[in-house]
Amino acid sequence: MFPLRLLRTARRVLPAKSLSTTGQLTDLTVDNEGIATLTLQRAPVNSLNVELLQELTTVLGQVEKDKAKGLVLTSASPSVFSAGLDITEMYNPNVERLTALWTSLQDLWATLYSAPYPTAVAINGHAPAGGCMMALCCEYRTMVSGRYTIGLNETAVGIPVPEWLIGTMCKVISQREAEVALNAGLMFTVEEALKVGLIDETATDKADAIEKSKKFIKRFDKISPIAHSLTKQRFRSDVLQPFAKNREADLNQFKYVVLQPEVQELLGQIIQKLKQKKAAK
Ligand SMILES: CC/C=C\C/C=C\C/C=C\CC/C=C/CC(=O)SCCNC(=O)CCNC(=O)[C@H](O)C(C)(C)COP(=O)(O)OP(=O)(O)OC[C@H]1O[C@@H](n2cnc3c(N)ncnc32)[C@H](O)[C@@H]1OP(=O)(O)O
Repeated sequence: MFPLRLLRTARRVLPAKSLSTTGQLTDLTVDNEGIATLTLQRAPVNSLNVELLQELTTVLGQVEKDKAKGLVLTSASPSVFSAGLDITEMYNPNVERLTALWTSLQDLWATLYSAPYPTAVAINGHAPAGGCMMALCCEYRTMVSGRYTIGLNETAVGIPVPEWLIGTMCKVISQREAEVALNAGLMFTVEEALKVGLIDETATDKADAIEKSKKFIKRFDKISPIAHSLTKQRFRSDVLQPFAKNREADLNQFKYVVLQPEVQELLGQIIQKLKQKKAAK
């Protein structure tokens, strides 16, 4: 049984910045209405390595402990929300580190997906794979208009999408749209994402996206935290419960898949392509 995470007392409205912390890879600020903004700041593209994944989970724990009114997730990059898992962590990996990578990703997903406070994301750039995963965990998605893409392209990088991530996607867009996109690793433009419901609204820029995200959080001002958190977790329990039972098998499958020679070859080609792209800029 997935442990229920309830906010048992009212959320506090804290003075501006009273919870603010700046880790190496993230920045957390709290405004004077008690809304926390967590900014990814692992340059250049917020790729998720073990350290960033662990720091994010720790900071989310802090947001919960300090009873912020809600959370807005965003990125410090001008064009990338997050490039997903750090591909270099999966290429020719040290197996202990690969285990830590997947375990940390599982922890982040479970913590963000079951967060007892309202969550929104201001997607201010590209959001492939793990970037899309973080956005899907939030209750509301605003994306800055532009030539950005969002989606779960795991199959395109040789990685099968785990059941818990399929379940997360199917809670947001229709199963049909999800199946077509995930089987082929398709990415959505901002307009396409809006049309299928992968994002809730577009924004003109990051400030607008954050403002819209905060407006969503304020919808809960008059809602009891226990009523909100329990209802949210009931909606999500059919994805959370099986995940909690299958964590070990999920980890073993991930390691098995990533260590396959053909997946290693594909990851090597992707790293090479990214390098060539940069050289051509
Ligand atoms: C049952 C379980 C079994 C199996 C389960 C397996 C998997 C589970 C699946 C899902 C769970 C969630 C996790 C999913 C896996 C992933 O996340 S895989 C990562 C997929 N990501 C991508 O394919 C994105 C690749 N990057 C890009 O497309 C572009 O970089 C991007 C559009 C994001 C930005 O473009 P741009 O602004 O032009 O920047 P550059 O391309 O020039 O890149 C700048 C530098 O950043 C480096 N880089 C880019 N992406 C990554 C990355 N993902 N990891 C590491 N490094 C990256 C790039 O090489 C440049 O580096 P340099 O400056 O040259 O050193």
